[in-house]
Amino acid sequence: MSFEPRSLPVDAAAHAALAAKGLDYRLIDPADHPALDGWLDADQRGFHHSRLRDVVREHERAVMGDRRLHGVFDPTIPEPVVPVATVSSWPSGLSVPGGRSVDGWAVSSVTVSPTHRRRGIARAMMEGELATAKAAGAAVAMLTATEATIYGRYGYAPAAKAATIEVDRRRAHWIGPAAPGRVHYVDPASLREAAAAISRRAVARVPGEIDRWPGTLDRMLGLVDPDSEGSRAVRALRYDDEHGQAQGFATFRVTREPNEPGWVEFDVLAAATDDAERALWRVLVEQDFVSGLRGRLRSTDEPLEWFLEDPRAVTVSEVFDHLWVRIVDPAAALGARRYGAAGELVLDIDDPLGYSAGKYTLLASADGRAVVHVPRTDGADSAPKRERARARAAGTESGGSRSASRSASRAAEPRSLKLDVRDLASIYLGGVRPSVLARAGRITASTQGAIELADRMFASTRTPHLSIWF
Ligand SMILES: CC(=O)SCCNC(=O)CCNC(=O)[C@H](O)C(C)(C)COP(=O)(O)OP(=O)(O)OC[C@H]1O[C@@H](n2cnc3c(N)ncnc32)[C@H](O)[C@@H]1OP(=O)(O)O
Repeated sequence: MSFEPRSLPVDAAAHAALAAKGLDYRLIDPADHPALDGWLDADQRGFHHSRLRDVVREHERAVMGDRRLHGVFDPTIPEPVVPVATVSSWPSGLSVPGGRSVDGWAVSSVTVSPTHRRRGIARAMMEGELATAKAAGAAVAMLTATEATIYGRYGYAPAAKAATIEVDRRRAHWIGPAAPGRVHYVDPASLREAAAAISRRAVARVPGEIDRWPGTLDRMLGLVDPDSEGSRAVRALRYDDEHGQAQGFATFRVTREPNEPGWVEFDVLAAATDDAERALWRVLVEQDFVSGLRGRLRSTDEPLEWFLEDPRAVTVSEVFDHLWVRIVDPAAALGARRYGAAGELVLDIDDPLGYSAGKYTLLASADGRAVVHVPRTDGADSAPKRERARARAAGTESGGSRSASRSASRAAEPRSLKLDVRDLASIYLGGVRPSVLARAGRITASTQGAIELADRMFASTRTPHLSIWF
């Protein structure tokens, strides 16, 4: 999605809601450094971070210059240049099953000063962001959350989990196959270009990952504040395949007390191939003079334990909801991913905020492609002729199999589900089976067999996962 983040006006409803409270909701011009610095200071304070050092402020100015920044200003406070609330957003791809990407709207930096909390400021900003996401042409909005109780009311729901993985070095005896290429230590700065190219390919392989921006790669490589203690500790590994092509990288640091073995704390393992993933894991876990390795924001479905003789060397903990998704355009969102099985499914979506409400017919062919019938707003039945729909389900448009055609045409009525927009977000990437949400009493089948079909259709080959905060 090509989009200039400040080309859309401030959302009028959010502006009016905040103006009624005596507050001014406006966009920050990143070229206006005093305004941008006030916004950055409010954002830091809102997340209980320290004041920015100059070198980090420079970095933040550059990163935020590419985003849409809103501040809420209270003219009655002693330092009115510092907003009492902040939010940032930008268009970004979100990886979906089938190695594809959907147009997303990333939302971050949501803070409200404790002096102005619980007056509806966050609600105005969040509703404004949804309207802007829709106006920008995004199919989904997405965020990572400090607390799991904030965003459900706006239609967001957990869509991809992350976990902490620890490996006990003494038990980590490698039995996995060797990779054909080699892993090298490299200067983190030398990875700047390769990291962007590798990350693009690594992100595309995993549903739930979002596009990386240059600033986040610089952070991973310790280049933002290179003289700081944390940055100087960063070590970088690169995997080159048997043809000498860079296919993966990892960064880590070893923390240790004097005369004690250390702990490998690793931040990033980005692999464009399975070989790269395996080779990097091996070097990370096979270090000497360390007690173990800890990786945060890892997948709940890592292959690691299958590489080791003793799978109990690996402990998975702190599993948590990490990526939150909000579907703002069901037809575009559902049409962007690939499906695990052919079928025709009617999704009767409830959405209190209106964006996604209605009955959508999802027609997936045997090759995983789908077309989505959008409900008409005039109430007339604009459903495609059943024959055409069946042809689509059979993959005629995309080369699907005849058996899919026969099974689709056997169905007398399409199978149908009732679900809330949040449940749609949770099943969207394949992170939870619809049958689990049915058992939880959240999704109901209007037609027999609908849940089972939804389980098969929404399945993802790869477990969704997001490995960064944003
Ligand atoms: C994507 C991100 O950036 S995640 C980061 C979120 N920000 C933080 O954690 C920083 C610290 N917290 C804050 O700055 C604020 O407390 C915020 C942003 C979470 C909430 O701001 P407020 O302006 O106080 O929220 P607001 O008054 O608009 O409340 C809206 C609704 O959310 C609820 N709510 C607000 N904060 C919370 C919370 N922390 N936990 C649960 N519910 C909350 C309110 O009760 C209200 O509910 P209702 O409208 O359904 O009755």
